[in-house]
Amino acid sequence: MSAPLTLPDPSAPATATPLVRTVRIEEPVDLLGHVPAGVSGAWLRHGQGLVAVGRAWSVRTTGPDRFAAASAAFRDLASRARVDDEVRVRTSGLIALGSFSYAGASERPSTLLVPRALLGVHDGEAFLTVVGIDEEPELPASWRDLFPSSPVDLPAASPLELEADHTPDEYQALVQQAVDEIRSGAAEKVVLSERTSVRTPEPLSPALLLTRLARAYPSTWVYHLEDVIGASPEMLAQTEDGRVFSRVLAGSRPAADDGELDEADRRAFRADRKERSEHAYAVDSVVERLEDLAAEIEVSAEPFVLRLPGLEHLASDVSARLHEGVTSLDVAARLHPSAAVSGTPREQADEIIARLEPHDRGGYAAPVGWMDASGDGQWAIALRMAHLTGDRSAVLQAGGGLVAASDPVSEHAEALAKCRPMLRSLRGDAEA
Ligand SMILES: C=C(O[C@H]1C=CC=C(C(=O)O)[C@@H]1O)C(=O)O
Repeated sequence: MSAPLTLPDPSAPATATPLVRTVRIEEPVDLLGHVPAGVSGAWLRHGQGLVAVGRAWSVRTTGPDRFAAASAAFRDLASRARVDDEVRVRTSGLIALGSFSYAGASERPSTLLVPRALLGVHDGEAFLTVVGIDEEPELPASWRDLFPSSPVDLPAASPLELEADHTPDEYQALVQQAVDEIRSGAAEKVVLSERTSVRTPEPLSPALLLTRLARAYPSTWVYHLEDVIGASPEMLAQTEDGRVFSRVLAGSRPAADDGELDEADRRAFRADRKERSEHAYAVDSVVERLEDLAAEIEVSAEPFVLRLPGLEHLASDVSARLHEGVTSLDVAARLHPSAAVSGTPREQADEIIARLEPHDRGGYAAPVGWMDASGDGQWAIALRMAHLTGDRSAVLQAGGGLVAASDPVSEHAEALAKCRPMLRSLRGDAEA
């Protein structure tokens, strides 16, 4: 295995002292109306969260110890921080946004980044955080100077050009191969995914994509940092006041975009043996690994159905009391990759994935989120996402869990359905 590599931002020496100032914004702020064109990161849910501009400090890490190396660098920075925070809510003060890579062998570095400025809304309270490294951060005359209005949404332009890595037949053959390996005992569950390259007629605007995603999928965790952007329904590790929460999703079926659900249908979904086994592997993987870091683990008695536009998932909530000193990133590192995105057993599943998927997963299916100076934070799994690869190009990635009873045709349809949120936001229309 390669040694972990830590690449601090050259502009931030190891002795860098962050000077952080958070001030209250007295007027109500519509956060989604202030995602500026130059947004450097974001974390949004139910109209709240954080929008970032600029970069005060960052660390990039690679290798199997990428989480620990990034965590140590941020802890070191935070130990020198001088914070003047008049708001003192969960997301005020010194905050790092982060995006990790799926595999230790990935060429794509993982990043923790402290923005120059953050516009935040938490429980209806709005605030502005500014950060200087070794110098007092400058407060703008108005928060709007740093966070002008979001770009104006334009009507849908000409259609996107799409190209999947495989034809439908090829992808279904890969699914069949994974299912055959599962049936022969190589693994119990494997999560396979497909990439779709997209070319857009207009230059891509992360700000526009974020506001569209956050408006259309308000219950998901909408994220952006570096090259990743998306709307994840799955929370890997959220910590607060010594407790950890994780929402495990596995088992899916297509659903209507709106309208009432048929209760009988929903009961059948919850009772489906194949979906339940796929779900159970994911829950077990989280509970087993959480045992190293937490006590008093509680799991939803029965999976519930989480409804998203166009798709439903079986979901279980897991919560526990964290052992002293364990951070949100420690939990994310321990749980990643859960069997919702890799499989069971993990090593065998990851070996099959590396063999059947032609490309490095990059940031797909890896932790994305934020952390404060105490280590509390939220790390979602980067699903329903795209890698922004150029001015007019992005690569979408989505997949699904396979067990012995999986059917290649429906698995292919499921992977396509999971691309819809990104496709819709790229198109800027309701059709996908
Ligand atoms: C792997 C993905 O979804 C995971 C999360 C929810 C449901 C899943 C499933 O039913 O297969 C997957 O485990 C993806 O969105 O690319």
